[in-house]
Amino acid sequence: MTAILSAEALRYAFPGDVTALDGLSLSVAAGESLAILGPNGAGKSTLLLHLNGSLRPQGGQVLLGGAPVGYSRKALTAWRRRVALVLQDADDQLFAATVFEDVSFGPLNLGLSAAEARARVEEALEMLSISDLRDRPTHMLSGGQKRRVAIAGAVAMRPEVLLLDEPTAGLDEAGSAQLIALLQGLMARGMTLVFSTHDVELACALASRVALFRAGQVVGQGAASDILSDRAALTQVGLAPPLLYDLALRARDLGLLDPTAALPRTRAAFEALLQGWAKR
Ligand SMILES: Nc1ncnc2c1ncn2[C@@H]1O[C@H](COP(=O)(O)OP(=O)(O)OP(=O)(O)O)[C@@H](O)[C@H]1O
Repeated sequence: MTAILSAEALRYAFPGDVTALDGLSLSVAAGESLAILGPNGAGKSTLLLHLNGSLRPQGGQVLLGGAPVGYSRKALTAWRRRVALVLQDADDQLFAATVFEDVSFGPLNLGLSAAEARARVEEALEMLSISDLRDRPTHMLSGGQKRRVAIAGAVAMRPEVLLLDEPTAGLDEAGSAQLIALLQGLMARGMTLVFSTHDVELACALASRVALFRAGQVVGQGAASDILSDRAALTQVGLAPPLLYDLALRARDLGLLDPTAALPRTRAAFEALLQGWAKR
């Protein structure tokens, strides 16, 4: 595995001696979609803030493309061009008057020509399906629209890695489904994603790999299909398998499903299983 971004033995405590990262190590491979999965307070947001240099570790180090990162202004600017972070609350991220201006901010700051910046903005708006919102005031958008504008602003930088903190938090079912489809589209274009969540269904829909977090440490990691169907591993972080896996595991326990058969990850795959059982 070629690590594009990695954390080695990171330690970080907030004032008051609140340990957020407790010797945490993790690598991100190019082209993968990594879910940082764990309960509230496990250290997920703190890790993401370290992965784009917004926080500096008190112990350990972050490596980008295999080399330790620097924290000078110049080094941080170069780093954030390659690794973009989308915050959980879009209101913390959006500040320009209109959607177009907001998404333009990053590309213009890169020193690109107006024409090149515009092309990148158009592309990002298109990728997030918000071209029609381009002239709208950012403060008059819905939560889901704001989230997409914030992601477009990050995508317009053409980063190598996109970090997303709880990308579907606060969205309704339709808004979540739409955002998941858009993020799947970014993955299909080869974007490397790292996202934090406590939602096993989101991890199931979007992750190729999952790292389980608890108390500032990684307590398990592996292919999404392995981790998300591992009841014991999920239980140690207070979670249970996603619904489809849970039902399929139950079917396996009842002898309905061959123990070596792959578990269904989508509704369509589960439906195919049901059709097979109906024919028996
Ligand atoms: N600004 C802060 N000041 C003090 N303590 C903080 C601060 N931010 C986070 N913490 C603490 O650090 C620990 C890790 O928090 P973090 O936000 O990284 O967890 P998380 O896994 O992202 O949680 P959530 O799912 O609730 O967003 C928690 O104990 C939290 O209370």
